[in-house]
Amino acid sequence: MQQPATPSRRQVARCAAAVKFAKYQGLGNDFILVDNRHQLEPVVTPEQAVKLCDRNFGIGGDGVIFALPSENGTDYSMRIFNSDGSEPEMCGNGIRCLARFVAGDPRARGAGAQLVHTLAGLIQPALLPDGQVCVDMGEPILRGPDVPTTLQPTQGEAVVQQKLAVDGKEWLMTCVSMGNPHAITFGLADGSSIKVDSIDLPGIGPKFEHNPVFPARTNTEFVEVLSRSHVRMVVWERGAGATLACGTGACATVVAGVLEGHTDRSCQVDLPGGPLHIEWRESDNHIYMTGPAELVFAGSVDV
Ligand SMILES: N[C@H](CCC[C@H](N)C(=O)O)C(=O)O
Repeated sequence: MQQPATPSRRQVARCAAAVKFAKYQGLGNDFILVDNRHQLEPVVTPEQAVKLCDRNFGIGGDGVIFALPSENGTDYSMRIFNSDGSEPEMCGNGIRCLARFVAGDPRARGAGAQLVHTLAGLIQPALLPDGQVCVDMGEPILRGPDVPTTLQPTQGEAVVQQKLAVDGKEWLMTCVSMGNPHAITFGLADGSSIKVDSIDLPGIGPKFEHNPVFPARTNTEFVEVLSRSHVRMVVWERGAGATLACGTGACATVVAGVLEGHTDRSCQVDLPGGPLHIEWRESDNHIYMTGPAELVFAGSVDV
């Protein structure tokens, strides 16, 4: 029987490339981080990202995040592939992780502010002495291409409490973009409020995410108000499903909370993975998100 031809070194090289990565998590929203600053093109394709994010057959994660070469005088650029291979504009928990990863030392302290180019615009994370990261997330977008036309604001403000029928119920929605789309609900049209423990995320999340009213799909946040400065939130993420935390979602939640009159501009958002502090600063209209970002392990993987 003829033996199979031995693949040449070039053929083997084309078959698999070893990619160094670091696994980080921000309140349990976990990512595979890759230092890709040597070239513009991500070294992992969206299809490969899906495999790497698989929690049984891969490393496991909610997405793959790349530090890319700087653009327009920034320190670096960021891109992210969700675990379904789609590419969102921004990731709040992810940029906190990337800021510490790029700082070079998972125990990096107080390394000052970085300026990051993202599809959502310029974002400024700053490492704090206590190991947390405070991120200037820029301004919320209250009307934009990813805010549903039927839910577009009427008087220049965010659409507040528009009704949306999903799963036989009429939900009161406010849509806010952080560069990526978010649909936030505090309750139903019948006046009943949300109890996050009663939300069946796998059952209802996809019915919002893939609802035709959302031109770019959507992340959906279900919010329970504990006080004007404290809410609980669970999230069904676009392209990732139920995650333990969503940074952009927490920012959008506070904007919606202020616009609907539920919360103050400085608010703690409790997620299943832990709390984030969010401030929608009146002086500059920017949103500031503060929370942790931790290294889990580093490694190398063939893609
Ligand atoms: N799934 C999101 C991207 C990740 C956002 C989230 N993990 C965060 O921390 O902001 C989207 O498709 O818009």
